[in-house]
Amino acid sequence: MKDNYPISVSVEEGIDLILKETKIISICTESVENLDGRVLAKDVVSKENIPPFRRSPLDGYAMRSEDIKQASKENPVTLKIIEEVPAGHVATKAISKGEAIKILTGATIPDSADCVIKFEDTEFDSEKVTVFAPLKSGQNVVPAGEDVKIGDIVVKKGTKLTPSQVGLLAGLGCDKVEVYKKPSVTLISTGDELVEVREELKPGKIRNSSAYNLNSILERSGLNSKMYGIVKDTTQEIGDAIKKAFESSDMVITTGGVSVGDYDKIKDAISYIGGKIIYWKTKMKPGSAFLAATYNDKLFFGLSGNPAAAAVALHIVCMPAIRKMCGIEEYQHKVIQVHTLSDFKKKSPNRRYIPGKLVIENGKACILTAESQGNGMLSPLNNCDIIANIEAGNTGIEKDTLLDAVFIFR
Ligand SMILES: Nc1nc2c(c(=O)[nH]1)N[C@H]1C(S)=C(S)[C@@H](COP(=O)(O)OP(=O)(O)OC[C@H]3O[C@@H](n4cnc5c(N)ncnc54)[C@H](O)[C@@H]3O)O[C@H]1N2
Ligand code: MOO
Repeated sequence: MKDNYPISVSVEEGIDLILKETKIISICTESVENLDGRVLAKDVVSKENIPPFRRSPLDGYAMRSEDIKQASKENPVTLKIIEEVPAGHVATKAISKGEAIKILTGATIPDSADCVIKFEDTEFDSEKVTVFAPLKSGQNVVPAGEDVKIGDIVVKKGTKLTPSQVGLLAGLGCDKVEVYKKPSVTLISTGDELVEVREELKPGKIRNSSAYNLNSILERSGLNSKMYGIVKDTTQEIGDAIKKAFESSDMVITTGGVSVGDYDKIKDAISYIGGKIIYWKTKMKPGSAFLAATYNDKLFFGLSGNPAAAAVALHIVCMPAIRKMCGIEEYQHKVIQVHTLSDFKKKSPNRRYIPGKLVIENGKACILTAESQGNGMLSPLNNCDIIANIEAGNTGIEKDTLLDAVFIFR
């Protein structure tokens, strides 16, 4: 029977096909202490000014600029200190002609003053202050709402919150905030050759490293990720494991068994449990061995057994959908251009992805890559923050070639 799903699609087509099937997770409320990295589900509009009042940025004296407009070294002006206002307090008296108020950093500037002079620029004792130069009206006055004004959209819906945004929300008194729930994901490792971390390594066996790498990527990407463990290469065992994992997860990801070998059972397992295949295989290297499907409207990804291929496919093909699922508005890749720092002589019949580190060399954004790259190797991914790509059909590139790259872990 002819397969009725697309096979071997371009990266862009693959991303689009998956995005069409991607649904955003529901909303919950989170306390301000736990907001870092969470995705805002509603615009936050400020009901308050930050700062709430006109405040002094210095320790000094608040006064009327008009009283000191003739002040100079030769003709200093002396003002009477009528009160002292520390931070957290407000003046009880109004400044009249020839008067000043001693003010401390962060204190409210009284309405009767329109400028503040720092104490180093004056001569003073407890009763009077002498000024040697004029100040402009508004000088050293921090206006109310300098940071945030009433009615400002402080953070937009769909933003993955940064530390400073968490600080701003706290400054506005938002103790509970509506965010999207973290999607949950279960990782299933398939392969008769696999053994777990603490098991003995017998001949022909290999330790399950890939699940730990992918689990860390998913946790960093804002999901609640868990590892199911190793499942043997049979359609039924894999299918049952996927079905069970979906009972407690919004998304399931498997590794291995997704190429063309006799033991590549993932496609069969998806059909066995009644899932719907979105497509099989992406035109890319590494990571071509790939299956996208849905089960009860939830996303399923079958990643390559090769650890680097699995990680690259997860970052490049799955991450836009994962970001959308998390509620992130800007879920598409952010692309930058980087120069290569070495020749790359391999041919690229399909689009080739190369992980690397963004570095600046002679003022140019460059990609620093590991010398040897292999689909089964995890070490070239160490310290990577970008993945560059070489277009299909390329027969090799020279040092200083400009390539498109996408940020990972953003
Ligand atoms: N005749 C063909 N053979 C292969 C093709 C092809 O087109 N024709 N594609 C190759 C490519 S490319 C890849 S990638 C692999 C992908 O195959 P699978 O996704 O089915 O992966 P496996 O065969 O199960 O495993 C590949 C490799 O990775 C090791 N592995 C698997 N799981 C883990 C894990 N959790 N931790 C660490 N290492 C793991 C596994 O032992 C294998 O060495 O197929 C090619 N073959
Ligand atoms: O399909 Mo493999 O995943 O290209 O390296």
